Amino acid sequence: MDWPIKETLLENHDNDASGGRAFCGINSYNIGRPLLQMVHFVSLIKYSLNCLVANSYLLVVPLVVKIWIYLRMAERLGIEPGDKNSMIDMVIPTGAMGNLTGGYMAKQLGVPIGRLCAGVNINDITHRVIERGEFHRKRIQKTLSDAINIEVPYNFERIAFYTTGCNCALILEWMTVMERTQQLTLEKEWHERLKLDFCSARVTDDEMCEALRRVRARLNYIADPHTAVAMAAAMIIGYAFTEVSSAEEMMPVVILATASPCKFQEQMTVALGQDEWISWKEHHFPIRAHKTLQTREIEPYYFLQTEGAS
Ligand SMILES: N[C@@H](CCOP(=O)(O)O)C(=O)O
Repeated sequence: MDWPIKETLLENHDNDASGGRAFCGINSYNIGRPLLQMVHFVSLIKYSLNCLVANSYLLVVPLVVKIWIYLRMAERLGIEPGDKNSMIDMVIPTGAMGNLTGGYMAKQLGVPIGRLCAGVNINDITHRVIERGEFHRKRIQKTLSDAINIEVPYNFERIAFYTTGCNCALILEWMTVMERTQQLTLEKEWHERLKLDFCSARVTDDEMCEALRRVRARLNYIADPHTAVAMAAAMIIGYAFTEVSSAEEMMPVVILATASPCKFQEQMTVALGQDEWISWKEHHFPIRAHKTLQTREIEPYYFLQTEGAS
């Protein structure tokens, strides 16, 4: 029953110029395997019991990932796990708010996460609701970080649920207003409550490309466009690359990488140039994704709309 875990752990990274860094090895009993097993079985149980609101179980993964990230950071920074005086902030590439919600759930469970910061592109409804309390639908615009082009993030409902102390009646009222008018403006009280836990920044394509180049030059790390949105957002919010002389001066922040450059040939080429893309593809392209590239594409199916059918 745990074949997906074995599949995940068996990935061969020998050709990967990252130096063979995988999530964890098949035989290693580090946190990776039990963690994946836990997520997998919890998902299976929830799925088979069919006792959850549609697709809520998908949030189990983002939730557990945030707990894992916190524990890894605490370990690296020498923080006592659970120490409320050493909060860790997170900047998250944000589209449908799934990862943001996972982070919020972890925080609700008591994980000492400080600010949850959403990095969004110019499709910025998440930024507008966090900064101004305006959850107003706007027409989508094309960007280079296109899988986070979201008009209305469906997970906002879940964030609002926790922000209001699980006030089902109020959330139903809000979502009804949203459905009817495509606009929901939060009252001052609720907006202020939201701002206690969240912050955000809106990032243009130019800023995203600039962040990608900067991180490449500074850290020798090649991010995907979504992660680069979060990196640019982090800089806008005020997290900077600076040398610190003591732990007290540190402002620990995690920037989540949620995608892979392998999905973004065109965008990576725009940001870094053709040579850089070719070099990345040669040395870092994930092996399994490579196999997908070589697989024959399935012919499209065509559907005809019958007149009068809805
Ligand atoms: N899944 C995205 C990341 C952001 O999505 P969200 O639903 O967690 O806001 C990606 O492909 O990078």
